Amino acid sequence: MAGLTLERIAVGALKDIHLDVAPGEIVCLSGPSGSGKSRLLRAVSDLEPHGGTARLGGVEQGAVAGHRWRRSVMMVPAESAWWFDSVGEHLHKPMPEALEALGFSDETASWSVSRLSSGEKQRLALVRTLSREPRALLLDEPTANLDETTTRRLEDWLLPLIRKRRLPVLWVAHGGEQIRRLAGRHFRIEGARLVEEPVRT
Ligand SMILES: Nc1ncnc2c1ncn2[C@@H]1O[C@H](COP(=O)(O)OP(=O)(O)OP(=O)(O)O)[C@@H](O)[C@H]1O
Repeated sequence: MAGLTLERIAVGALKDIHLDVAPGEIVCLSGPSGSGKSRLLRAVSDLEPHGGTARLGGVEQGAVAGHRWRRSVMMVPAESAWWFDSVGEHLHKPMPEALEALGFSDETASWSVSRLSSGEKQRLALVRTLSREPRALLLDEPTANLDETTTRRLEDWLLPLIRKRRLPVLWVAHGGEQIRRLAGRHFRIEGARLVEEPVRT
């Protein structure tokens, strides 16, 4: 699997952002509300105009069509959009193990999207993304709507999968405890730049 590289990314207040995320590495991003965490992920997934570029392995963002880039470098936004009636229609392939690991069952695929709670949507958006076999992941507070037990359950499912598939991951997170559990490295947004914070003190 390839690493993800950010080169001179500029979006909103953020300027000249350089970052290398190795295959299988989770880099956590934090910062105050409105500091630009989501916009940075959107720039890396090429969903928003920006300066600089990103690379996945040797391939530069601008060298492939936007939709193809986003099929490889997949963002899971804090609030996911759903376009079909049922959950299963959004899955690229059946994901029975993932559904079970996250507390769902095969039956969940037949659920109507309209009945989903915000926490269910958040977990199922991740399953949907993983069903498309991305090569890098950009996660915008994927556990924001989850209680502690469900958060741990999601981490226990997702972390081994990230290691096994050797996915480079940018993960926006707030809690210090969670960052300690997950992160290979942690950067806090401060004004226009990223400041590296110690992960374990
Ligand atoms: N398309 C846009 N054009 C101009 N400004 C924008 C645009 N999208 C977002 N912003 C602004 O950019 C700033 C950063 O937004 P962003 O959503 O990245 O914040 P965030 O760090 O993810 O915040 P939160 O933790 O509250 O989700 C905010 O002030 C927001 O209003």
